[in-house]
Amino acid sequence: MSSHGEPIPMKSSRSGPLRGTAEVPGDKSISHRALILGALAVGETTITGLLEGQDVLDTAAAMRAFGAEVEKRGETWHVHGVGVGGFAEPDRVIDCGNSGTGVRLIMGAMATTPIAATFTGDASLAKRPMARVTDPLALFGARAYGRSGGRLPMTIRGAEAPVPVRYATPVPSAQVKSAVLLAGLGAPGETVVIEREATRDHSERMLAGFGAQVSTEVTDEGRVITLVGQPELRPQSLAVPRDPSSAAFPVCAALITEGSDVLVPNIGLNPTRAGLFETLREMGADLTYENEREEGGEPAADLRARFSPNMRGIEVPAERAASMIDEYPVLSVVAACAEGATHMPGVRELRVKESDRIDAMATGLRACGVSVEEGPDWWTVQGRGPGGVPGGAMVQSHLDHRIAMSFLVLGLAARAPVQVDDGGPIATSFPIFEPLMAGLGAEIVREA
Ligand SMILES: O=C(O)C1=C[C@@H](OP(=O)(O)O)[C@@H](O)[C@H](O)C1
Ligand SMILES: C=C(OP(=O)(O)O)C(=O)O
Repeated sequence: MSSHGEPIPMKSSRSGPLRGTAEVPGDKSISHRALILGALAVGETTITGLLEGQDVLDTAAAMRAFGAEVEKRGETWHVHGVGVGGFAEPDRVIDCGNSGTGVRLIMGAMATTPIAATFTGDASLAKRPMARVTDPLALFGARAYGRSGGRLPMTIRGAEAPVPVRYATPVPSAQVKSAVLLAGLGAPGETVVIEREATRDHSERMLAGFGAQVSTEVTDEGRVITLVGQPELRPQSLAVPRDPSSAAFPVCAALITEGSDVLVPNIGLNPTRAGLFETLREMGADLTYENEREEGGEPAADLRARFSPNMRGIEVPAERAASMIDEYPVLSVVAACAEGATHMPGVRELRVKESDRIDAMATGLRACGVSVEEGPDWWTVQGRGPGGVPGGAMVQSHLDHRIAMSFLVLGLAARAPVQVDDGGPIATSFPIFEPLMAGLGAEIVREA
């Protein structure tokens, strides 16, 4: 089942050259944060380029349920915020659909206000671990009542008298870091989060933009992020950059499809997000950065990807994992089309995403004739060389947009078509995936 409806079976077939320009939508991580911080500011924040994927629309609905006004007029989203501590108690269950980012950040944002809220999500989200967020939120004085194993549905009762927290994240997770920082907004004094490995830093950057005092120090313990609580957040005018995690799909499709030459303009290259592109270049991809510049304080460039018949497998450094965590599924597709083995260590977190992404990709790749070995926190894909993947299988997407899109990309270069049981979840992060890929000449169709 797709997250919001009947399953949508899809199929992709070997394509002629992909050519043209791929204008991918706004960044999902930044879009969630823009809505949540807009709702916590005093006055009206405007947002352009917001991703209108279901994950983000669910966060917009949640912000309304907490009392913010959120509406789209023309091409601009307007968020009338209620201020830190101003959230109202929702009179209905908050349904975050398929979105780990949505539910975890919103739990953090309400955890230091004395209100209760009940959260739920789809069958995928209901399997994902929430204790990683509710454990640190308990230190602020919030209480969580959920299903066994810390799963949704779950009610959070926000702290009556929040205290600030010092917390070292036990897993590399920007969602956990962000939940603690958002909760810290409502506590008096300094809240400190320590992360051993750098994860995406959009929350820190955006909090500073909204006028919070937030600083990051790199120490022997890792990155120490300090936030001063109870600020008055100033509304902002935000332009959301395009999503490098969505750009990954047309880029990788072009690299493996004979004769391709695709331009993906204006992609954010924040170093905490750009690990995939570095990895592809190390594999020998013909991937260039054109027109490099700064956009809204972030490095950005136009990406140009051409068919790359000489790619070779590599060992992807474990310390790079956080900067490309959502891109391993599509990297494994490129690895299948390269020569030699690609080894991907240090990726235990892939097992707790929308699906167990190592298992989902390994199973589907094997069905398509590719050898994959795996352990608890690593996997290795044996490349079949350009044009060498047999394909010809029906694979399951497990309610996971990135699994669905990755296998549809594989089908463009495989010898026989690849079918995906349900492409519905693609709408959570990349609602224009099908027309965008069709515009490049890709053979991706819905099946009756
Ligand atoms: O903070 C964010 O916006 C995200 C953090 C990552 O999750 P984790 O925090 O679980 O690593 C990533 O996988 C997700 O797509 C978006
Ligand atoms: C892991 C992802 O999202 P989330 O955790 O927000 O569901 C993703 O988009 O790949």
